[in-house]
Amino acid sequence: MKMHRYLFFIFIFSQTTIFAQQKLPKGFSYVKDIIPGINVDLRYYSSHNFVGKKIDGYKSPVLIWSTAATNALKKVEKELNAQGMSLKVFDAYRPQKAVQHFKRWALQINDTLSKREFYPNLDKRNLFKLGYIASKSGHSRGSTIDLTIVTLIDHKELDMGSPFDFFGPISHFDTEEINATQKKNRIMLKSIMMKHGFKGYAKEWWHFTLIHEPYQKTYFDFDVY
Ligand SMILES: C[C@@H](N)C(=O)N[C@H](C)C(=O)O
Ligand SMILES: [Zn+2]
Repeated sequence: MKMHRYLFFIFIFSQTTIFAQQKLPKGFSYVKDIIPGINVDLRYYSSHNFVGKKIDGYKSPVLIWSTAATNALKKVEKELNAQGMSLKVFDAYRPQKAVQHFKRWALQINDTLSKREFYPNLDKRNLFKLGYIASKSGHSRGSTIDLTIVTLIDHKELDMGSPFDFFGPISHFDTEEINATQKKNRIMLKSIMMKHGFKGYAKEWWHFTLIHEPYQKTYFDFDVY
């Protein structure tokens, strides 16, 4: 009898788990299904981001991305693993409603909750103009990603000279404000991404887009869950 009850709960739990994930649009995948070992810290699902609050459209801490880009990233992860390193992703597919949230936030000048950590030297109204946030983002096309490298053993981030989403010249790939090790780490990340078909972004060392992205003109808005 007890066993039956146990099996019943296992069945209910597994069904709930299945129903908690959506059927993704064609050409999209859950990244963890393809790259199980990848590290994820989905910042816009949390309040640890430049807005200081959870962002619209991020309904669960799962990473969704185009299958084409994910397959290319799998090769990056494999190569890094062989060298005792791994990838850590901060954002991948981003619904357009999240971008709308960023836009509304940028106009609320009295809300400076996360200014000190993410944009201490800039006026938030200029973040779009300066290219740190896009109103039509590659992330919403499903093949752009924000990521860094961590050690395989203890998941420690390599020193890139500035943290993810720190908006300012020190995050520009070519800045002279960083030391030789930080420069070497940025070059390692960019080189391995380029080798597998991605291009970087001059103003943010962590931001990459698949060159042959499958959806070049479509800005998706389905939720992340
Ligand atoms: C907001 C930041 N993580 C980012 O992704 N910026 C680029 C420019 C974008 O919004 O596409
Ligand atoms: Zn980005």
